[in-house]
Amino acid sequence: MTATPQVVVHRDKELMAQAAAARLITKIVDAQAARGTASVVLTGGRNGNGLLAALAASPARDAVDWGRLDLWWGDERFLPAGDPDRNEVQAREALLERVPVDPSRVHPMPASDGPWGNDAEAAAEGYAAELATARDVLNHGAVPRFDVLLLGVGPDTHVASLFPEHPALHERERPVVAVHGAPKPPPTRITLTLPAIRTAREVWLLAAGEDKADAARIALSGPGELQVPAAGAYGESRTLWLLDRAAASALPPQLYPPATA
Ligand SMILES: O=C1O[C@H](COP(=O)(O)O)[C@@H](O)[C@H](O)[C@H]1O
Repeated sequence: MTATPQVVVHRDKELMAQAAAARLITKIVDAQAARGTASVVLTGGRNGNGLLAALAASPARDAVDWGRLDLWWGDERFLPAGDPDRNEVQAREALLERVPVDPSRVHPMPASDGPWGNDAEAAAEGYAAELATARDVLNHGAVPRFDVLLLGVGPDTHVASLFPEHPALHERERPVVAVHGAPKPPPTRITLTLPAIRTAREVWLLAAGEDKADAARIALSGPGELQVPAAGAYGESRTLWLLDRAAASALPPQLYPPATA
């Protein structure tokens, strides 16, 4: 496991989204070549959706075997099915309606009018059970072996629906929990926990814009994960911060690599 992040800075958020999409295509193609399938965890938010839209617009998207890709979500806003604020709905609009994914391999988190009704705890348990059906038996894991887990970083350093000082950050056993009283609407959410996130081979954190500059600086300065959730998000073999110049503008020089564009 590595907590040492790599930082890549792109000129602006559009180029960041395109470069991240190209990187993700390569990663999926490589995983499918090596293991037959690939497993990716999607994020909501502006940067996550920007990446998916860039992927949809890329001619290289046809290099992916969309029928051999498992898609999961890192968090969801606990709202009725079809609500435009659901991360799932936004991901479908940005990408999933435009590529031939296998619907049985697309695993959205439950909606508040789904099989568990408005009970977010039961919905979180239901999603954990769904993850368990595809779990990594060899590693005795509770979740599948994710190739890439995407996370948008909020201005307050939240990732997925793990907000600073919230009880979900104390979870050490369950891979999925309900969140109540989130400071960003809607207040009720479902999220993967940090231990589940950290089982991914690679974790990619996305941040663009000046309003993310302090979050990136603080998260990369080695703080505690209870105060700064993004600092606790890292992958088994790689942790990658993908930034635009505005989001990287407050980083100390030793963390700011030469611009890649
Ligand atoms: O509400 C959420 O916000 C974060 C970050 O969103 P952004 O628009 O500031 O990039 C996102 O990663 C998360 O999935 C989502 O539920």
